[in-house]
Amino acid sequence: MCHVELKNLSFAYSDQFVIKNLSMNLSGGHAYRINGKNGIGKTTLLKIINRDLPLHNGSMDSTISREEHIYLSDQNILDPVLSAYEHLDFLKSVGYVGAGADAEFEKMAKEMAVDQYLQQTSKNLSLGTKRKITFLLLYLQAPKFLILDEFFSGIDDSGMHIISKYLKLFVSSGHLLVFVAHTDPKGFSLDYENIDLGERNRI
Ligand SMILES: Nc1ncnc2c1ncn2[C@@H]1O[C@H](COP(=O)(O)OP(=O)(O)OP(=O)(O)O)[C@@H](O)[C@H]1O
Repeated sequence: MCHVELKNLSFAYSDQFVIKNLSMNLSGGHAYRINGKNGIGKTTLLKIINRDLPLHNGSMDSTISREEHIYLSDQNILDPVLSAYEHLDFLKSVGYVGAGADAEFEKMAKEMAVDQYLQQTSKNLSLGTKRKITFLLLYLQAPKFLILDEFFSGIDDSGMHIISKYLKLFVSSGHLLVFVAHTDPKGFSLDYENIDLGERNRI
């Protein structure tokens, strides 16, 4: 089972500490929601866990390799001039998804009611449609660790219902999900553990 352990973690931007002496254990087969007020350090923590920012003190032990992580924020990562199918073709060409992923992709797209948009360039798609297609493209890459930072805003209730179905499957397969969401995503039916950063991270 995968596992990430943070021990006495500290991180500062210049000389301003954002995270100090933070310890936590994250285990595969579980979903964790990181909570706390604006500016407390949620995104910073997720970037450290994703190894995009260094630790300034403390340690992080993980059984999950960086290639098995997927980090999604509220920033669009789709190429504006490519369609969903062209993104899928690219992922197949570099071996990030299997050659036979089309059927699963189309099945999931239909469930999320975005199947009619798969041939359109992404710059013409709505925010929620882009988020759903992004989720499909990343889910098909079979990550072991999903880190979602405010990714759910803009997705409608029925889309969230389907996404939570896939996230449940993901977690029940022993994988690890960590997310930040300011508002309770409607239609989200996944069990998760709350981690209050304000309580644990007393700077
Ligand atoms: N690149 C940066 N350089 C300097 N300071 C930064 C940088 N990024 C974030 N900060 C500061 O670090 C603190 C924590 O920011 P962070 O984005 O992690 O908070 P957050 O809890 O995710 O906030 P929010 O809920 O508003 O998204 C804030 O005071 C922020 O201004």
